[in-house]
Amino acid sequence: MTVPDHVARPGAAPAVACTGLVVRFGATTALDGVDLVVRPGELVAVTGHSGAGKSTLLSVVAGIVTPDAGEVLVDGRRVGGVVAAGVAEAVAAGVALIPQGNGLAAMLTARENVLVPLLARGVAAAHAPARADAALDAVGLGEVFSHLVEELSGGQQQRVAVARALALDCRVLLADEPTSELDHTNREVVLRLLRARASQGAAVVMATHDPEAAAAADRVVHLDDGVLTTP
Ligand SMILES: Nc1ncnc2c1ncn2[C@@H]1O[C@H](COP(=O)(O)OP(=O)(O)OP(=O)(O)O)[C@@H](O)[C@H]1O
Repeated sequence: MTVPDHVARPGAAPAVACTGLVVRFGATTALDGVDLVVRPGELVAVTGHSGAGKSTLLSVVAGIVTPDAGEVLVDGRRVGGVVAAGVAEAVAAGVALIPQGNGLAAMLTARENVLVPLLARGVAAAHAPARADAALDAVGLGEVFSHLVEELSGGQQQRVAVARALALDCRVLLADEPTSELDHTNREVVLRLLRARASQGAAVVMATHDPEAAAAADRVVHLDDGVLTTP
């Protein structure tokens, strides 16, 4: 799909610029010289077989994994260059992550899970609850915001994780398999919300095995054993 100029702004400075990323886990090379540029307004899908390196790529951009070589710039700021500082750098640069397996606190309510990162990022306590509720409403979970996460279905939990990231004012949204637990209707809801966030000017990078999700992207890039190709 061609990205409309007014959305992707081809001349705009990259929101994410990965250059020569190499990540090794022991004998495994998870990323092998990955170059990727994502501009504000783009929704990019990263496909590839299980173990191809998709989550590793998102984790490097999120500052969770420090690359063995190469660098990530978010809005021109280096992320993950210093061990253990990466996550703080990514957060400061406006990166939000929907992690694979959702990463929610099971003993907190859906609403508390969305609230905590808002408060941690400095949103005023007077405004944060309304923002959390609006995000949960957007993913169709307004009725269960006071339920503990452990009481929710897998698909509901995944939508809480989506709401948690969408509630943040992010410039870069990383979504790791954000539709893997969802039925058709909820998949469409989540894909529409990711698209809307891109239309508002964020760069959205989504790792996915889901052909429907990949088809909704402006651009698909493919990872094959840590090497990025464009299909
Ligand atoms: N923390 C880790 N320690 C050791 N090996 C790891 C670690 N994280 C990932 N790997 C390895 O790196 C490779 C890439 O894994 P990654 O999770 O990035 O793949 P993926 O494409 O996201 O897979 P999936 O689609 O199954 O989620 C795999 O061989 C995996 O076993």
